[in-house]
Amino acid sequence: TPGPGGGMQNSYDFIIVGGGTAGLVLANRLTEDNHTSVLVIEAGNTDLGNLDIEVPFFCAQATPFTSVDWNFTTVPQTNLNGRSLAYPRGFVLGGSSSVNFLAYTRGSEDDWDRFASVTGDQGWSWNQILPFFLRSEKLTPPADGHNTTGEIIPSDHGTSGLVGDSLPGFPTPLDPMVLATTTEDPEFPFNPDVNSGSPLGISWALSTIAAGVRSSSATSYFRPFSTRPNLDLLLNTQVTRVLPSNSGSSTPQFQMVEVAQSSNGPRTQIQANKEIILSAGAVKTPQILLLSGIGPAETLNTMGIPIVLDSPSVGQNLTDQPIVAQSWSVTGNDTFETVERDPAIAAEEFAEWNSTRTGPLTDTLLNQFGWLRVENLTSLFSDPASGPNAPHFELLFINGLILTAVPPTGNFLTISSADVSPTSRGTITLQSSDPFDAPLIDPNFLATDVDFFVMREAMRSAQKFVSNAAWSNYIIAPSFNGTTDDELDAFIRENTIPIFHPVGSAAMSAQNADHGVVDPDLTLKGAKGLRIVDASVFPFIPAAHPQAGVYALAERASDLIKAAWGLS
Ligand SMILES: Cc1cc2nc3c(=O)[nH]c(=O)nc-3n(C[C@H](O)[C@H](O)[C@H](O)COP(=O)(O)OP(=O)(O)OC[C@H]3O[C@@H](n4cnc5c(N)ncnc54)[C@H](O)[C@@H]3O)c2cc1C
Repeated sequence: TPGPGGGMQNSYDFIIVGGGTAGLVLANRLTEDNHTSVLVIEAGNTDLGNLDIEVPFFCAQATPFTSVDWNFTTVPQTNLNGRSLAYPRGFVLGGSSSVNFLAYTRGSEDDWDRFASVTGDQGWSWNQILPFFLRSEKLTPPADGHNTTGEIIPSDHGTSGLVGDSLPGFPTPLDPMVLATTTEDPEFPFNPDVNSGSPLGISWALSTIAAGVRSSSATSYFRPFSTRPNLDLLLNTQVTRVLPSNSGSSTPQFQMVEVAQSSNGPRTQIQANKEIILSAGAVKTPQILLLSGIGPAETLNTMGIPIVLDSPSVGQNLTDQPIVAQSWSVTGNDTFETVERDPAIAAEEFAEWNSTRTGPLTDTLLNQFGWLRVENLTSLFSDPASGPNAPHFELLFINGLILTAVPPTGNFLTISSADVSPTSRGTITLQSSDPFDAPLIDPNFLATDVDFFVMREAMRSAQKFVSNAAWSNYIIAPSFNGTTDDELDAFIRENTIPIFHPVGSAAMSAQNADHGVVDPDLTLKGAKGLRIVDASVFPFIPAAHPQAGVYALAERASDLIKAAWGLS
């Protein structure tokens, strides 16, 4: 689908591989300079006309195993009873921002200051990245227009950026109980805004929703600007590898991308006159690098892929957050189950969303969450978090059962517990040299004692949360009542799943570091002409849901690229 500028060109100034979260930020910013031509190549189809993408409450239906999912699964997880887990990634314009659960969190100032210290680039520090968060964000009123005083600190937010976000736009019965707990129990203090750089505490959840509809990189950064004559988009097309123009040279200069639409289909090459930018995400970016001969020599040799650049860190350092849900039966009947059992109520809710963009479907699955530290952890382990202002775990308060079949009777509360500063590291490797085969994805969850310790304590924290007086008339019984280490460990091994936040598989490091894939300016180490801009470059996982950080990363990257090429 070439833009109005005419047919596809044979060459562009910049070729962006992946029209996802980061890719479409770059597409927008680089084409602000009308002398610069950009091609975005996206493997998936358009995001238009898909209600599971548009309607915030339907987010859990968009994936896994749908037409807008890459439909990956992990390798069997050694520490989770050998289970293989669904590992959704957006296969659609907007990438994972089109299919994620919409939570907007920036992480702790300590996360970003750690990025700065490990890369030696103060540009990644909290103080210097904050303007990029603000530049990408447009804080909007919630769908019901309620007064949000006390639920957020508006001055901590951007109001003239592109990605819309808002506080919940429909109340749930949990709201007063969650808030009452913050006044009853000092372990769970209220935090007026988790996006201030200091996320610890319980707070209202901000989501990438504007006027009751999902705001993604496709709806915000791309669609309103898609008629720019210097921006072309190629959908339903995969980049199979990138190629240097000077093969055999010790410093490869990448200039060509090879594309195809099927494993046996014809290969076509398109030239980038200035840069190729990989924005294919933390799973596919390392796969493309490996297929291009950029990676650990040993892996490439095994696969029979000629080595273009020996880069041992490619596909290493994969980091994701494990999450486990506990549920309780409750006295109230205003929970997800009631709607799921009654198609008439579901139809009414949809009609309301469809006509006025109001009602329960304008929200995601949670109105509040908590970001907490395990008090005695540092007496037993060195701190896995980035600093004292960063959480070890997250609690998510959900008004019903999720990701599980609804039983015929009963109403439920779910509290999910996630280890948000994990120390386990996994890998992305190849299972074959066919770009249309999935890579081997091994998040290697819960491979360290401290990660198990945090998960156990995070489950205990959820149990403690609902033991407060605020819940005494609401909770009937827990679905799981284990409390000992052994009982909790068994439950964790059997029930933990990914939160779908992979990062780090093509990490940035300091300019002269002996590890890492890209320099702090996101250019590929040891090469020319190739930059990586997506979640794979984060050296550590922010103790957060990462999309806000990916938007900020891509905003800063666009400034770095514009400066490098003198663009306006
Ligand atoms: C189910 C789910 C729920 C999540 N919930 C949240 C949440 O609530 N809050 C939050 O902050 N984060 C959440 N995340 C994570 C967040 O969405 C991602 O971290 C972020 O969007 C990643 O951005 P990215 O640019 O790195 O990759 P992506 O947005 O995934 O973009 C990569 C793009 O590249 C394309 N691509 C890949 N390979 C090729 C190829 N070879 N050729 C052409 N195109 C290619 C893909 O199709 C995709 O469009 C969730 C993710 C998922 C999957």
